[in-house]
Amino acid sequence: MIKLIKGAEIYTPEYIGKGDILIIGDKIGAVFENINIEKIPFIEFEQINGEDKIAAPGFIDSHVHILGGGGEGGYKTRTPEIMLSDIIRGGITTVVGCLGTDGVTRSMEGLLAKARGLEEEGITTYIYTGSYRVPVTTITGSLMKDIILIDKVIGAGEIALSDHRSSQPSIDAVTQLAADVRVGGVLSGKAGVVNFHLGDGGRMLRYLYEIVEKTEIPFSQFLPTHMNRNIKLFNEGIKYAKAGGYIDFTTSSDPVFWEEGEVKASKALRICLDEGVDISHITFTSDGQGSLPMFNDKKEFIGLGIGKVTSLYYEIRDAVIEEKVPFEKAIKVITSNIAAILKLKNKGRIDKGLDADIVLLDKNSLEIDTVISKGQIMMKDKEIKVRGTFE
Ligand SMILES: CC(C)C[C@H](NC(=O)C[C@H](N)C(=O)O)C(=O)O
Ligand SMILES: [Zn+2]
Ligand SMILES: [Zn+2]
Repeated sequence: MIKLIKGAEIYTPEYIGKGDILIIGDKIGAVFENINIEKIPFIEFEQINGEDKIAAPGFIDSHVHILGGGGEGGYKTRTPEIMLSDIIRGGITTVVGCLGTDGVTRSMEGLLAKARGLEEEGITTYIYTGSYRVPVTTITGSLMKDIILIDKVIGAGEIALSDHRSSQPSIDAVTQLAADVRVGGVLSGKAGVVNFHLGDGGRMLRYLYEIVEKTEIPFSQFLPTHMNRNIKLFNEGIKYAKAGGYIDFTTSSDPVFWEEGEVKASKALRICLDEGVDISHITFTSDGQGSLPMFNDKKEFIGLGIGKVTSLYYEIRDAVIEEKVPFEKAIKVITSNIAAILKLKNKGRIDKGLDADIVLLDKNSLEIDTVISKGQIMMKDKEIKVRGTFE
């Protein structure tokens, strides 16, 4: 099927002006200021009006508990698995699924099946092998085999550091894990990134600095998330990013967390830019369907929220509208930056030959209007067009 988006303001994510995007099947066929194909005899195509719209690459959320997560307050606090409609409403066309605290009642096999289900429903999915704990839970019994033999596995995560819920791994165990993920990635042409969960503990990024100092493993092997969860960790993250590391901010939150010192993701981006952090080292993820548990200072569970994938773009919009971050810059943290870090070759940009993952935003309100995933219209004029199997 051929589709032609006419007259949109195109952000590849770099702004290239007003133009047209030709979609052929599941790929972008051409991006040009003026594409006319109606004169081709017998051609059949669907025209999409891009006037007063911004065209951006489909959003990438690389940390979503697609199978559900939680459990930190007992069985009843296990969160539900994600539904396709939430992902589409968030403008998200690529998701990386992960397990969290509970790697026992949530299995890697279940995570892979859910990722395959979402792929069948029309979006692109990948997964991290593992959960909070080291040694990691795998599918094949070997971390390297998971990465080398299972196409959807692109790395390990979310591996907990500096958190009372971690397995309290030794530096050697974490180094071994990073080495296995790196070589698994090298042997399969994948990024082989370790997505680390940073908790509120005082050790913060100490292990990552030590691994880079003592071994041949580079900073680019790690993507530490929740780096905005408290001000101490946030400030450490700025230094870490300036030293060459990548930092990921969680967009799901609750005003209670902001009172307790969490840095709202949109503000975190603005402060990083003011501090001279290279924006290509910054990403956002939603922690969608993950639990947002609250513990008192005696580490007793006192309450729990659920992460929302729709927060991913809300925080970008807040960064642009409230924090005055230029759209062209802000949008990179959920498109080209994360695609480069995770080596998702066909993702994160609007370019000839790449997957036809495109979001159209209302130029004035910056609200999501249309979502196209692999050439299929999932939402149009703010209306969901493709429902999940049971929605
Ligand atoms: C960043 C904070 C607010 C949320 C964060 N969420 C997870 O790590 C996922 C969660 N534990 C799960 O397994 O579903 C946390 O718990 O620290
Ligand atoms: Zn986490
Ligand atoms: Zn998480």
